[in-house]
Amino acid sequence: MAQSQDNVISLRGIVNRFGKQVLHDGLDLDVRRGEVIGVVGGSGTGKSVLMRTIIGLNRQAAGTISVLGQRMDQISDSERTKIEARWGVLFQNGALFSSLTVAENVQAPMREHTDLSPQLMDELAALKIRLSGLPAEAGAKYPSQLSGGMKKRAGLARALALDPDILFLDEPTAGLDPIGAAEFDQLIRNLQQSLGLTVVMITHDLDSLVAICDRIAILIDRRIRVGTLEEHLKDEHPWIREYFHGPRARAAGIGAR
Ligand SMILES: Nc1ncnc2c1ncn2[C@@H]1O[C@H](COP(=O)(O)OP(=O)(O)OP(=O)(O)O)[C@@H](O)[C@H]1O
Repeated sequence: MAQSQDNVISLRGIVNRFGKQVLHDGLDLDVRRGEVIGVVGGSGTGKSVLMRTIIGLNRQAAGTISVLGQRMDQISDSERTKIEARWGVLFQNGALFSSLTVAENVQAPMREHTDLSPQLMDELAALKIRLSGLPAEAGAKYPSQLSGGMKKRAGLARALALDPDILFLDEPTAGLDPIGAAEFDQLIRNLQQSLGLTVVMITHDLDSLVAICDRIAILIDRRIRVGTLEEHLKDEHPWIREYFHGPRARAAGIGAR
């Protein structure tokens, strides 16, 4: 398969297995520059493992990964560090450092990847905190003092710390009430458009898929099927039919499209 310049991520022939359990068996995926791509699939199909594989926290058994035009297995450690600075990750539980304030959490990637002055880091952290929809005073708080929704926003602020090109989100709206989830979706969409981000978002949330995803990648039968919602609606695979035509889909207004 050809790899276009406009693909910020290209996976070819990815195999992931744990013991006898084969999660991905020759999976291909291209993520286009500037799109929001939703990753869905049944429980245990390896959505999180796939994200961890792309960002190098899990080593695939076979296959290749290219990010921003670089083959991740063919670059030096210092080139890898540079690429890592161009993506931000919001993990499912926020993964904030509990002993650091929100501002210090946001500054953690800056300390790791830059030599900015403390004053500049303070100003940048305040900016990212505001961008993520948190009040300025949240910067001085510790994660334990924040609500679930605020923790997600703090995690988002940290993911944006280095002005990334790519944002990885693992179930960003899980645990939020419907209004909080819709607000978070809108925030992601606004940031994606204003900052020109490419977003890879694992989600179970059909509302999010409809609201903000340009394309949807479905993990199924150990591979991936990518398309628009309209294209998936025509897919006859039983899991996909059930997913997009079931009661939850109707509640999200999908049947009406
Ligand atoms: N490091 C590991 N060692 C062994 N097994 C693992 C490891 N990481 C993940 N798994 C297994 O791989 C499977 C897929 O895990 P993963 O968390 O990616 O699923 P998921 O699609 O994100 O599921 P969910 O929607 O339930 O969050 C699970 O059965 C999990 O137990």
